[in-house]
Amino acid sequence: MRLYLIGMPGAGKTTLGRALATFYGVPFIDLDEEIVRREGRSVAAIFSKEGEAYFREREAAALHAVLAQYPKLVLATGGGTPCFHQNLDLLLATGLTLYLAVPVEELVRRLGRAAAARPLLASLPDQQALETRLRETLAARERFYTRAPLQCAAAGCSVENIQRLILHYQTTA
Ligand SMILES: Nc1ncnc2c1ncn2[C@@H]1O[C@H](COP(=O)(O)OP(=O)(O)OP(=O)(O)O)[C@@H](O)[C@H]1O
Ligand SMILES: O=C(O)C1=C[C@@H](O)[C@@H](O)[C@H](O)C1
Ligand SMILES: [Mg+2]
Repeated sequence: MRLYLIGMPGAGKTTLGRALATFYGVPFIDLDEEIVRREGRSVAAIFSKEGEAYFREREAAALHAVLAQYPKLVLATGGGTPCFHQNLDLLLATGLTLYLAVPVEELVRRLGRAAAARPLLASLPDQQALETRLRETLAARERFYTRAPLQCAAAGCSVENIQRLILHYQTTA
């Protein structure tokens, strides 16, 4: 199993990815955590000290390294991973990519105050501004996310549903 989860911040990539890796008996890797480990500092610190372009370079490098290291894995990508440096082509060519499509209203509910720790969502004055930022971000990213061969809508994003979706895909593809 080489499963890659993509989607917006708060879509559940880390939470579902961990559970799916346990189910399939393969390592779970969270790309943000991998970048933090390799760089020795937080995502927020990398963004604020070096800027986004540097982060995207390190993100692409970490993605290549992880994919080379693990023949089997479930990978939770960062929210922006598929949208930079041909990362999406690499994902599509090397494993099964699943887009967790969660509506913005639900993302706002889930992210709440935790948005402050996320560089691209930090320093927004209120929930309305967070919602606007998420809508703009999703509008720009949807053309990347929707290239995934597997897509799961919010209500269906349980571990069990995803297992069924994957099984159906594997038996019909
Ligand atoms: N299926 C779900 N139903 C309800 N809440 C969920 C679900 N999946 C995740 N959550 C909650 O939403 C929040 C965000 O989840 P998670 O950190 O897994 O998202 P993510 O896609 O990894 O986000 P990021 O891109 O910021 O790393 C967490 O508080 C988590 O408990
Ligand atoms: O949506 C994004 O662009 C990001 C999401 C996070 O997972 C981190 O990768 C970082 O904060 C950037
Ligand atoms: Mg995550």
